[in-house]
Amino acid sequence: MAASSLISDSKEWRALQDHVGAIKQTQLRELLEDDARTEAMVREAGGVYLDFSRQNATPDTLKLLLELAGAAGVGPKIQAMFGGAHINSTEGRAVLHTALRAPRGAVVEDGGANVVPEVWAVLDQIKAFTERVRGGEWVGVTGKRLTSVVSVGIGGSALGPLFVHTALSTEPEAMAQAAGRQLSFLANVDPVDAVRALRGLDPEATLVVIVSKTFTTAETMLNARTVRAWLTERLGQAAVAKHMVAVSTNLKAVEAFGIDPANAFGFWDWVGGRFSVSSAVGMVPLSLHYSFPVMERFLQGMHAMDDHFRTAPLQDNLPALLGLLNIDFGEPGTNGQHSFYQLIHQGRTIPAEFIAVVRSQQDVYLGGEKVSSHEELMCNFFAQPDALACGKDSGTLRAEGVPEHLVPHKTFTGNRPSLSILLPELNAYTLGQLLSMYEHRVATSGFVWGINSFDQWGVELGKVLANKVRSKVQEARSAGRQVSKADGFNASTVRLLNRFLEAKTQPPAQGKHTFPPGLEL
Ligand SMILES: O=P(O)(O)OC[C@H]1O[C@H](O)[C@H](O)[C@@H](O)[C@@H]1O
Repeated sequence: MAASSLISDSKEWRALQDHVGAIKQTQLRELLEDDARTEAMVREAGGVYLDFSRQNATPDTLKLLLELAGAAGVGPKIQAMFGGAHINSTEGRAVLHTALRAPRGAVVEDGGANVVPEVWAVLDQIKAFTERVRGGEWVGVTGKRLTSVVSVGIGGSALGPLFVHTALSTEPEAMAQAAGRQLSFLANVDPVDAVRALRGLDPEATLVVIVSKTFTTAETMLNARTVRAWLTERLGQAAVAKHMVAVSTNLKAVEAFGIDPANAFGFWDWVGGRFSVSSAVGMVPLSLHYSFPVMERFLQGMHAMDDHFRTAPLQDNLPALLGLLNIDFGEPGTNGQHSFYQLIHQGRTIPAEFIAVVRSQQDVYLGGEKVSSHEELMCNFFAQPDALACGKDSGTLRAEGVPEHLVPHKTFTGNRPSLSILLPELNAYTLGQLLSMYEHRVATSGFVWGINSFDQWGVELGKVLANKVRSKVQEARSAGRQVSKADGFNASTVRLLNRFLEAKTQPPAQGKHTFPPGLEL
């Protein structure tokens, strides 16, 4: 296929479209009776078990999808990504987040230079710094140990680390390493979030990590100034040197903010914000909390999945298969079952994904119960995909002895696709595998559709528009006037802005700030 043409114009795409009619004739309930088909739709790599037999697909579909991947050049695009080609074409950059977890001796080149030694220089710096803080060698200005960490950052500079934090917070070894420590994240610019992140913390024992690839993101910089004021008004200006460190690619801006560049951890423009969890973005706050060795295992898990993505043939390649098969939709535990599952059972077809572990981080087995609490959760992991796939009519349910009040009035037709992923357990290593698998899955979908998964012009436009709103709000308020269409807003925004400005009868006094209850001096 020519590079410039759309994948939807290819004969492989049309072949898939022609195949849709045949798939519409199938019922998952019947497809699941075919053992050979199920066997053909299960894969395993590095202990990660992927079952996509509940997809509206047959081995023929898989063959057609793989032909589509071939036509879209997925294989060569994977190699180009790992090889440091500038596949982020709109920004003229390489896409090398995989180099962030490459082993020390590996060679990954960007523009002819091996980036791995730089990666490890920063990792060594992170290890040394986090060990000093955790060991009580690096203390706050009043001599107290820094046992609380607040990570200030947004988007890719918060979500990945927060996800890892949530997943590891109950894992026995990580938990033991985090004993006596606290980690919180401040992302949103809503002042309520600053209160939530700082409330109850002792500034003398708090270390703040400002995480921003660009060090210009408006929300993060305002939150950084807020937290700096919270620290310095209690501990004096000297607190910045001991209580604030930064993670950024823009070390000049870090210095201009007042943080010593010696206390900054760098990364590179070949790491997209949304792919930055394995850079200092995640490694600094999470190593402070869980220790560097735990987080190193996270990197090793990611690397194992990277290697699989790079080397496995597409028909056995977990992230590539996920990228060819559909979309993410989810919620932890059985929470979804008690909220939006009704929608996926009865509404428009939404492909769902179920991810579970064989061994729970924290199982509970109450005496007299039939199964342990984790097994109870797992019963749902096994049952819901079949309920979605196979459905059941009310007659059969009655015949099976289901109490009348639980028998639905309607027949559930089923035929709702899902896929199931089973991991041996959730620890730093397997979490790394899982995250890397999803990173590469997104890349694969982008490779097929011809979408650059590594730039973000829509988001950038939103940031530009927010800057305009900020300056017009300030201008209108200081001139005591309303905003108007002459300010460059449409009628809806003019009305919304004026309503907001009129309701805020007391603009904040210039040059003065107040901390809300709970954070006041
Ligand atoms: O890390 P920063 O430069 O502060 O950017 C924070 C976030 O900004 C945008 O929303 C991007 O879409 C994200 O990818 C990025 O992570």
